[in-house]
Amino acid sequence: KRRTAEPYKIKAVEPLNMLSREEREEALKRAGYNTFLLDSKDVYIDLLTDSGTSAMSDQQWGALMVGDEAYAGSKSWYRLRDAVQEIYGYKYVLPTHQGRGAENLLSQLMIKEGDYVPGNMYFTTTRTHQELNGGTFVDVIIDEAHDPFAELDFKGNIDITKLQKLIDDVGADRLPYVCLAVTVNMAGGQPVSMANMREVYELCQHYGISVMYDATRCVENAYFIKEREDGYQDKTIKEILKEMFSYSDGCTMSGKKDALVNIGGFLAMNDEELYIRSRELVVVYEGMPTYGGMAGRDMEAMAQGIYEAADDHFIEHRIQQVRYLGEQLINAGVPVVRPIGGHAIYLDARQFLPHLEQEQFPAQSLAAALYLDSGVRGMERGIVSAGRNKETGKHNKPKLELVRLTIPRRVYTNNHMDVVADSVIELYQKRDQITGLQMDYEPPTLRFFNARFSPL
Ligand SMILES: CC1=C(O)/C(=C\N=C(/Cc2ccccc2)C(=O)O)C(COP(=O)(O)O)=CN1
Repeated sequence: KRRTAEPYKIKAVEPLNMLSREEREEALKRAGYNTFLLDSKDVYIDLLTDSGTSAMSDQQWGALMVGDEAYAGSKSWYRLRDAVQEIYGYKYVLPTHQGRGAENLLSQLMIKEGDYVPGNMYFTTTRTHQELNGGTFVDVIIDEAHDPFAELDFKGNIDITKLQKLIDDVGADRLPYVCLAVTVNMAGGQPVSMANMREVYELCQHYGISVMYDATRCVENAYFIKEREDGYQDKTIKEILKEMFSYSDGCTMSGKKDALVNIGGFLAMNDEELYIRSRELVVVYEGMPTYGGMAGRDMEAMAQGIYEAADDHFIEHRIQQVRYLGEQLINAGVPVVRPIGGHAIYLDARQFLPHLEQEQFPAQSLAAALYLDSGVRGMERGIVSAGRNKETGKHNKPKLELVRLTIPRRVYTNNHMDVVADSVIELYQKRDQITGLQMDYEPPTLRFFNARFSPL
């Protein structure tokens, strides 16, 4: 099979800073051994997140110059609306400054005190907005999603039995909508099958329950359907996306991922009454229904990015690059979440560092050790991110104690992936030398952003 390359060439470059080990040690101490607190200038290969870190195309940069900054009725707004209608298929669109802007609007519009919001595993901001509006998140993902080594094609699927049980237990009128994330970030970027989306939608329509997608990484999801689900091999990504969204009533979207922009998002829906109510609310939180927290130039860039992200060549390379890194680690025996997800490699810090108790923060320790070794920045997705139980005040102790190596879109080459792989593999070979951490400062909420640690 002939080897392939990026479906783009480089037009501008951003020189990278290369610190010495001593300089990295200093930077790490200044950051309290928390990779979130590292300064970008001190990071060599930044795999903290794929959110807002994509490279824009020359078409997107060019679109900035024609942004229409009219306060109302902006030309750029119509371009964004048309892009969403064409690629996502929804009737109505509300622009927002980013994904959680849309989550705020949706949660306020649809959730009332005492409601339950079932979903395929939680995401921090999504669940927070649901809870702020009196809702209780209920995890209805299949059991295997919580097992880092269960190899399934569609590990993000909803367990229909769990969803049916919740409907029977609390009644359909207490379920304003099902929040179906495509892909599932916290399970390791795992996709949902088209069959499961169809089945969830049919069940919910029967009970009059809406289905709202978290479409943040929907293009990765579409690629996995094309690759793994019968009947989709010959479909284009655009065709698969259209069918995916036909099994929902609307979506929240973080443009910072699959719309290839550094800021932006939207809330979309088919129900006119919900649209009219959301149009009033967007004025309170995001601006006008025709700019929603973005400048005209941002809407132009996002419209163009929506089309580019749905390109078959773009997403094939994106997925293959994540796989290229993951396979090197798997071949070296490094414990990573399987199957390899759509946007990141998740190191299993518990298997990587079995000599550390979870209270010694294995994932945080591994992320710090990785940065010290090579200047590569990952994100802790374990006990620190899980926070404390509101009632007992004790640490929530998640089964998944992971370090996420998140690959930005169109930014790094496979040579960078090789540098990351070499560093992780060498750490794995010396893993018994990695010590745990103690938490010296714990902020009252969302501690993973600002907590500070020191080596035990
Ligand atoms: C599935 C999903 C997401 O992954 C997502 C954002 N992800 C992020 C950014 C993030 C947010 C909070 C804590 C740490 C990192 C990611 O690093 O993974 C949002 C919010 O979108 P937003 O950032 O545009 O507000 C909604 N759904």
